[in-house]
Amino acid sequence: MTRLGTLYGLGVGPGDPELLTLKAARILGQVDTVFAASSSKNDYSIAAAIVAPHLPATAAVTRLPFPMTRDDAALATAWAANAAAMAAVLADGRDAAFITLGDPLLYSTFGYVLPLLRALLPDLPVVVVPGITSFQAAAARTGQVLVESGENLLIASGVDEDGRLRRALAEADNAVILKAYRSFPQLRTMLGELGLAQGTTFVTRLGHKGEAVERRLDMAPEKPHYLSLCLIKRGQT
Ligand SMILES: C[C@@]1(CC(=O)O)C2=NC(=C\c3[nH]c(c(CCC(=O)O)c3CC(=O)O)Cc3[nH]c(c(CC(=O)O)c3CCC(=O)O)/C=C3\N/C(=C\2)[C@@H](CCC(=O)O)[C@]3(C)CC(=O)O)/[C@H]1CCC(=O)O
Ligand SMILES: C[S@@+](CC[C@H](N)C(=O)[O-])C[C@H]1O[C@@H](n2cnc3c(N)ncnc32)[C@H](O)[C@@H]1O
Repeated sequence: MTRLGTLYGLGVGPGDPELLTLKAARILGQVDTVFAASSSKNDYSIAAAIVAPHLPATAAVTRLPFPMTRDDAALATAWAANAAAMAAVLADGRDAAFITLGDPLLYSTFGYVLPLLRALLPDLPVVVVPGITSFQAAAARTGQVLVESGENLLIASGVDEDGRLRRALAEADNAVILKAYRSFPQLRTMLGELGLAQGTTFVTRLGHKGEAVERRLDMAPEKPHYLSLCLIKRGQT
């Protein structure tokens, strides 16, 4: 029986190719195949663009289309097809890297294909290489202390439809809100009502064309780009 290849889940950081780990860069140079998740709504992989300077000239990136929708049936179909495409390579004994924006275990497509692959290939060797998350890089960019001493840090999604985010923010010392693009006007109003507007920094497209940091929440765009987040520190006036 052919030995299974190894699957590497590689975090590539939020944008700046220098924020890739040495380990991820080394593995990119060694694997047989590089898979990149990309939105099936466009023809582009952000993660593939980030790793481009680190890829050997001969390496090709295979894009796996993810629908980027909340339609469960469409998601299940795409995840199954993508897992099958990866399994075919790994079952043939070839090593493969799955590259993903930021960290592969934080709001990541990798988190959806991994259990499917484990079901298809129970003995699959998997190595996950952490990536610098968007909010860590945003804190570094703005020089903001995320959390200290006995404080807690909430990591939340701005895609919130049942009031859970408001309740969590009311309790949190500090917070980061990813996916801040969606319903941003409502998010902005809520942060104002909770007394958190002054302590919020809006960061968009970090490490990409169009990068911007906005310390005044009222100056942030009504319809931000998908790559937007908020850093929130309680007690700022
Ligand atoms: C439904 C929706 C809401 C939501 O975020 O929950 C959603 N993505 C939306 C939009 C969107 N996403 C992306 C763009 C292109 C931006 C551009 O290109 O400029 C756009 C904008 C667009 O398409 O218009 C790119 C992207 N998305 C993820 C990564 C990281 C990665 O690779 O893993 C990358 C970088 C990939 C790369 O490297 O290129 C990851 C995730 N996105 C998911 C869902 C989950 C997987 C769903 C699946 O399996 O299909 C997951 C894992 C998050 C999770 O589940 O936590 C929302 C629908 C619109 C809406 O309703 O508002
Ligand atoms: C699907 S999550 C991916 C998170 C990623 N795995 C990480 O470790 O940061 C996408 C969200 O991450 C944030 N994000 C990712 N890259 C970003 C960037 N370069 N600039 C600003 N926000 C970013 C945004 O909030 C975006 O909506």
